[in-house]
Amino acid sequence: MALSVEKWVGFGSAMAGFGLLWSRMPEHVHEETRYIISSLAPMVMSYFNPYEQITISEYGEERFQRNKMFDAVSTYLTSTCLDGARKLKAELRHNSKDDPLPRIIMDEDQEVVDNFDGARMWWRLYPRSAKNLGRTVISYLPGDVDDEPRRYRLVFHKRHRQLVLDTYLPRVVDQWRELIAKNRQRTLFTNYVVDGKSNWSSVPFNPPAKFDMLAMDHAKKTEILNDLRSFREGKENHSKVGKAWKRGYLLHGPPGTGKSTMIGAMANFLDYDVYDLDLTSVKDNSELRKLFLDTTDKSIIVIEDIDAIEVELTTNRKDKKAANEDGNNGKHHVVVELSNNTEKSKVTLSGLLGFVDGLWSACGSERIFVFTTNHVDRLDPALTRRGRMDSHIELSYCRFEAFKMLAKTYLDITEHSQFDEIGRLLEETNTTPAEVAYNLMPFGKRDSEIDRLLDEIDGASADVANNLTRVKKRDADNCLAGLLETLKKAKLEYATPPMD
Ligand SMILES: Nc1ncnc2c1ncn2[C@@H]1O[C@H](COP(=O)(O)OP(=O)(O)OP(=O)(O)O)[C@@H](O)[C@H]1O
Repeated sequence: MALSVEKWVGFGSAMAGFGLLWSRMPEHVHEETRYIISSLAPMVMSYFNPYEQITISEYGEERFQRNKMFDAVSTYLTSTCLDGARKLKAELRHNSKDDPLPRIIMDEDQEVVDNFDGARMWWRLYPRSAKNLGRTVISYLPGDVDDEPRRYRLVFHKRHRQLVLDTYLPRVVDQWRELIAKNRQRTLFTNYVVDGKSNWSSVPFNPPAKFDMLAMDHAKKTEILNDLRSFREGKENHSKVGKAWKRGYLLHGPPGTGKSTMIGAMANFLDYDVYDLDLTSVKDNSELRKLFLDTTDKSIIVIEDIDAIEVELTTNRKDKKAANEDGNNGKHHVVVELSNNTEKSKVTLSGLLGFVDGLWSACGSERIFVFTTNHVDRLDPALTRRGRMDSHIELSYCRFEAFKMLAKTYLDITEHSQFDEIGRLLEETNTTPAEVAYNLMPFGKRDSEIDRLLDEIDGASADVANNLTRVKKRDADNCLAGLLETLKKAKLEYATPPMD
């Protein structure tokens, strides 16, 4: 008797359903009879059915964490078995400029066959079960079956069981790893709310910032780079001392001193993805947990302007007493007001800290947490204490050394007759690197003129090269003259006492 895979799966389900019905027989049927019949059905089914199956769900049993095996299978099937598929889906990636071809993937309810080492593997992608369809669903799984996530089902002959477990599935994972290493595109994730639930959305991320462009104290920069390098290579050191492989940085300093730029430089240096977490869109601690668990390894999780989030410390100074009375032992709770102000979120500071250095921080590895603030003094000490944030990095106003770095980056010069005066004024005013950089920015006219000259220079005429030097010098003179004006104005404002 030769039955197709689908028929066997159908037969199996029928037998299992039969077993379930028997197991739900009324009380008056003899207990022993019910037990025998309900346990017999699966045995009969497995005796006759030569096929076995493995289900790979998009989320783990607890629905907390994305199942990476699901991603591995998606990638593997897309790269290996699409030829036999009739229902496909096309997606154009966000970075379609770099990758102009649509990505073709398998559609839901499509079956494909993979031949591996003489064994046939049947794969099918089942859609997420729709909610509230008004139908009765009988399931052997605990939990809300209406909410069953998407899943792949692999069916194979039972004589290939060892091949599937020992060789085939590991190969699916290896191939997935190779492909993501090859096509790696750094990604920036941000959280958003749909139907009241938070999710991550992503865009390709190619921050232009590099550490050598960052205008800041040289020794401090070297220290940060060494710190990041030893973190990246520190897997064994962390496990030796029983520490989760993660690190927390607090970047603080006035607006425009390069905090966001530094995050971009960190992502470039480490080749990590960035998760930009907007706490005001997170409903409560359990949503925060889901978002954290959906982040991948080798990533930087950023909470920007943590002081500016509308937080209300329910156990701040005045409420601490009340909290102690209700048995909280003074634990801090940050309550984040949602933007519509009608609903109070229950994201607590202790919930947040649980991911930074509590139990949950051990889930996943190679993660960096970065908090940024313009007002370090306003932060709750629970957040800033040493050990919690491994490193506090202050980004500050632009002084002469930082200015020279910016002049090199923007104007390609290392000296100029105006440097001394600019240096003096920078010491006397609090000018941000952002303001200095703005004054050194090339303008459209200058760009096109230099581009034209650069094109012509291929002809290697000495005149063109001289012209290029002349135009660059003229632009440097103009930019530095503009910067001097700005600094002189700033000095006047700085020196003028505020009016009563
Ligand atoms: N230290 C720096 N080195 C080089 N460029 C800088 C530096 N600081 C600022 N800039 C320039 O200024 C722009 C704005 O800086 P950035 O957004 O990084 O500042 P920030 O400290 O994050 O500001 P905010 O607190 O307002 O978010 C950057 O795009 C960059 O061009």
